[in-house]
Amino acid sequence: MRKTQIEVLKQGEMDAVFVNSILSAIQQRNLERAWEKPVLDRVGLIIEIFNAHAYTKEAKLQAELAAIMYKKSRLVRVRASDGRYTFGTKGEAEVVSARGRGSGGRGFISGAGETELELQRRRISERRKRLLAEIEEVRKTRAVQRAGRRKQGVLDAPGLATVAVVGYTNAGKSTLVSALSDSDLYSDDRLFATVDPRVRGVALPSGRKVLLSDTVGFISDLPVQLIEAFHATLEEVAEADLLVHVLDSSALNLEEQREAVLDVLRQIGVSGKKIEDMIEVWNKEDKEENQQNDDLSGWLGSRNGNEDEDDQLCSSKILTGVVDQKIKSLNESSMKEDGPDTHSEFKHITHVKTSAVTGVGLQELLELIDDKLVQIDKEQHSSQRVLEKSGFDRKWRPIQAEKVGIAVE
Ligand SMILES: Nc1nc2c(ncn2[C@@H]2O[C@H](COP(=O)(O)OP(=O)(O)OP(=O)(O)O)[C@@H](O)[C@H]2O)c(=O)[nH]1
Ligand SMILES: [Mg+2]
Repeated sequence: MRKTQIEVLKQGEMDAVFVNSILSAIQQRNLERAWEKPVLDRVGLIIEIFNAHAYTKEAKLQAELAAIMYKKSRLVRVRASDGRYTFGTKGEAEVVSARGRGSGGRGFISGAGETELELQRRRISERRKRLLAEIEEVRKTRAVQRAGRRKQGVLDAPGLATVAVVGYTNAGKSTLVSALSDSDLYSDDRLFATVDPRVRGVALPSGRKVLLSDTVGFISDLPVQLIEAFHATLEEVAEADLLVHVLDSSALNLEEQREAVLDVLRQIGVSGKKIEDMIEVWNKEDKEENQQNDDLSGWLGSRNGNEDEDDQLCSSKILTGVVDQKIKSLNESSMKEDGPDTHSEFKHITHVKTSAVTGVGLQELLELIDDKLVQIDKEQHSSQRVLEKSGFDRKWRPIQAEKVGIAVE
């Protein structure tokens, strides 16, 4: 870190210091020493929040995997003030475990055994393996459930399609899914209120039933550890028939949020066609346009990418792992002032303005989902027909030797 700015909110009550950049393990250790408080960088904070909001077994497994992978990357030895190498957050002296004594190192006498660092690394690797195996089980169960839903769809023609509601964290996804499905999903004005995908049945204006799936919120530069750990959950999104992208139209860094979501979708393997077919929902239209966005999500997104020039530091009170404190950026001047509709490049995207709170635009959104699914069905049928036709052709035509690379004498 070169230049740093520190904003300390309610220092007396502060349990941890949050730094909005990705710190190296050494930087983190030095700051913890200087401030005598745990320091969380961007990745650590996000993992902390995921952990706090994980209620189902699946979400807990995924959050733990992300946490241990993060912990592994933080395992360092540093030289303490007395010149000795120390280890651990409080700087405990390095210890030697019984494992490997006599067999490790170079011979019996010089065998250093296993250092605390190695021991921790081994424990993490073992735990990681177990977690991955358990997550794989979850993934399989999800695949079976999805197949079951599809099968049910075939029986209940015209089909039980899945519509995944995606978007930046705090955009209003859960509120929207609740409003559309007359059910109550947990929503809150905090980051990552939802970390488990929840599926709700909704009847469209045509009478067709679909499954709406509320998903985990995305964020700029979603840490790789989280994408990997939450693969099973994110698979729901990649496998959905249609995506509905919810945007908080009052967010000042709206373009950045949109891009961050598109980036994550690409990273998890969503096809370009599915992204093109996506419906955009410009939510929170009841809120005053371009109002100051004091959400932590906005702050995180807006500062993103400036770490080199001006590492932004701020603090947050962490209560039982949940960030309840809103953090304000020192300067939000770089925020865009335009609303979503002023960006001509996105004008071609099917969109609807909604308020999940007042209900404005919800009927229109359901109609759009209906229309899009009809369009997708048609496209699928026609590509199916093309496939069947080409299958028929292949059946009856003799193989042309030159096409399959057979040498002809
Ligand atoms: N004014 C207004 N507030 C909304 C609207 N939709 C959602 N909110 C509020 O925005 C906050 C976040 O809503 P959530 O539904 O939890 O957002 P989310 O996208 O599910 O968030 P994560 O699960 O954290 O990704 C809550 O305080 C909601 O009450 C809206 O249309 N208008
Ligand atoms: Mg949610």
